[in-house]
Amino acid sequence: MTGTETRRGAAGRSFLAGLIGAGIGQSLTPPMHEREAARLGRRLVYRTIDIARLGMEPRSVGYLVEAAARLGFDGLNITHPCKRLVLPALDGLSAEAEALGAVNTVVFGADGAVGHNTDWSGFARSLRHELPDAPKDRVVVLGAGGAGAAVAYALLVSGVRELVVVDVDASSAEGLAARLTERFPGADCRSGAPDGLGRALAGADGLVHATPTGMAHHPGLPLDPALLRPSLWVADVVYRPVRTELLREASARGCRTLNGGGMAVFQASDAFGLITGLEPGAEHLHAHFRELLARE
Ligand SMILES: NC(=O)c1ccc[n+]([C@@H]2O[C@H](COP(=O)([O-])OP(=O)(O)OC[C@H]3O[C@@H](n4cnc5c(N)ncnc54)[C@H](O)[C@@H]3O)[C@@H](O)[C@H]2O)c1
Ligand SMILES: O=C(O)[C@]1(O)C[C@@H](O)[C@@H](O)[C@H](O)C1
Repeated sequence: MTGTETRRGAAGRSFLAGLIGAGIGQSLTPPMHEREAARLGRRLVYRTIDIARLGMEPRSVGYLVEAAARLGFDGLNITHPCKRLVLPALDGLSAEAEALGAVNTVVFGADGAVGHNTDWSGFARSLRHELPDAPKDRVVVLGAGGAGAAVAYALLVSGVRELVVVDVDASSAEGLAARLTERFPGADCRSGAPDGLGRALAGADGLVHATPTGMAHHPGLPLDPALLRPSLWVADVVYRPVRTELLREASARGCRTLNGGGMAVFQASDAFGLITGLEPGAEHLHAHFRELLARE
């Protein structure tokens, strides 16, 4: 997007957006969007549509997307457990959302409801922003769910040549490695079992953790910290808390680290641009994020 506002973001227009998912009451994405719109002198109302609180099944996301379009929403974010389930309700997909088979942003416009994925671009931007000079030839991704798939895609787009995906669920890791191999035939993408994590990490430049371990309601470490050596950079996608037990252990062992806050901010930044047609200021979104965290 350029500095010029598109028609979607034409002066005077206000915006209506929402987040559909389960257990999203504490999400910082709604206030990030609202604050950034206010900073730009615009009105944006962003609502959480929590299927758990509404007593709805995850598959009802299709019904909710259709209702949001009829009610005049400009766009939506979609989160766990609906990122894949939403696909049949959409009229089109960006190339990346199609490749990932997952959508976290829906834009309503002349082409109907179009799905995008800003999780992958959010992680790619965060990595570029915070670890621009880190070696990225060989990387291990721990967790082959929605976040792991987005991160793996971002890493391969960013030039990673060897990627190992590890998950307790072998079929998830194998499936993701196979899809990535098809999409990035020039790269070496493999799956690995958790008991082979030490071997995979021994030859790696970096590790990205993409399981829910370390979240406030799911504390702990996803691996034996003795596997972390100073030359390995360690990224976590978990951002509640921002400083996870894994990142604390990694820093203590001399590793460079990247927390999940950058991914959270940049996915919101990219979604905000798509939904409103306005150009967000990434540094301002970072500031909103820091202020919101400090309030807690
Ligand atoms: N920072 C961000 O912007 C951002 C964006 C999306 C998701 N997330 C976070 O990413 C995390 C994962 O979310 P998700 O949607 O991918 O979840 P998911 O349930 O889709 O996938 C999690 C995967 O991790 C695997 N797993 C669980 N424990 C494991 C372990 N100890 N070792 C190996 N594999 C293990 C599971 O089998 C599953 O495949 C959550 O904490 C979520 O909040 C952050
Ligand atoms: O911040 C959150 O709560 C999110 O749910 C995180 C991640 O799932 C994003 O893809 C969503 O857009 C927002």
